[in-house]
Amino acid sequence: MIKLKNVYKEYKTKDKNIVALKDINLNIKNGEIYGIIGLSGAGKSTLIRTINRLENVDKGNIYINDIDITNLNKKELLKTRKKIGMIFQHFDLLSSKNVFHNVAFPLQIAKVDKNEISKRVNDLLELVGLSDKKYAYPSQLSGGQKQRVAIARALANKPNLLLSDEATSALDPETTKSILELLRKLQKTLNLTIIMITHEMEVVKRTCDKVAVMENGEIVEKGNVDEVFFNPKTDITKRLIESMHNDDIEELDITNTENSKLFKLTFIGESSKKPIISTIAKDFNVEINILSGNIDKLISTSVGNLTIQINGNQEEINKSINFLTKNNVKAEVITNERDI
Ligand SMILES: Nc1ncnc2c1ncn2[C@@H]1O[C@H](COP(=O)(O)OP(=O)(O)OP(=O)(O)O)[C@@H](O)[C@H]1O
Repeated sequence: MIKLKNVYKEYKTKDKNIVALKDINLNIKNGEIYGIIGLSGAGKSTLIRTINRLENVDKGNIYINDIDITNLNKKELLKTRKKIGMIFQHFDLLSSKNVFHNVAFPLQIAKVDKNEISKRVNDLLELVGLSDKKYAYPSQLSGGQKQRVAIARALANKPNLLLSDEATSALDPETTKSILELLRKLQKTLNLTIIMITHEMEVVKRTCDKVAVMENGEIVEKGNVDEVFFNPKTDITKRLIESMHNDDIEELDITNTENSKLFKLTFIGESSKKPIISTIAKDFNVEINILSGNIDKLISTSVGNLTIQINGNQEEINKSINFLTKNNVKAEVITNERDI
């Protein structure tokens, strides 16, 4: 279990002090894949770097399996760090060493026996699907292959925690997908805990069990990914979710009038499979236009969004909305500046 308690961190520069982390509280269970999302400058990198003490905190405590790492001496810190792997956006491989030696490097530093190094590197390369690139150099690899080498290297010392700092941000969507699938596979086979920071909700959606949303150095929202997708509470979370979809309702040039209202419907799990829209059209005196829709397939369930226009008198529209709510569909009126 990883526990951050009232963590505070300030960068002191010549002309000003920047508060990067304000009163951060976070509990991450063993075996979870925990996403930390936010826009640029929110404090994500600083936060993840405090967990292996690449950054020190000014106030607060960070516990890894009940040990407060903010108080460790150098020797104890090195021992703890060995059990934490880290991967980065730009892979950070050694260009003068081939794949085998990049992965072997942390084991050589840890003075592991030569035969053991050879066995472990070969096993790791097989695990990340790169056995055939053992003698290739980083310059001969694609971005996705480089990240696979970096992942193998991060796992060389058999860590139980993997920190991922925007590991897929430099990759195309297909390669991103395959790296995220690999991380989930590794989490299962090695029983890893993974903390991943990202600015893309797509990464959270595809990989994470839990998520914390950061803004201006604070965690403004956190919870199970399905709950956060179904019921985002803050504007920043809504914006991050909406940025995955391409449905800009403003562009549709439709306004709310007395007998016509725009709604955003959100469905979760089983309710997304029921023929709810056709039931409303049949049972109430309303007409429905479907304007846009999408379904996000999360790790635990699916969350769907539908933008619809309901035409009818106010009473019939209200009845339709009551029916939706009773069927666990969240319905929100979309207001438009030009509404009458
Ligand atoms: N070494 C540093 N010295 C001074 N200020 C820093 C330093 N590192 C980060 N900051 C500042 O701290 C704040 C948080 O930065 P951080 O890199 O943690 O955010 P982030 O969410 O990871 O953003 P990005 O995705 O752009 O890296 C920002 O205002 C940043 O300018």
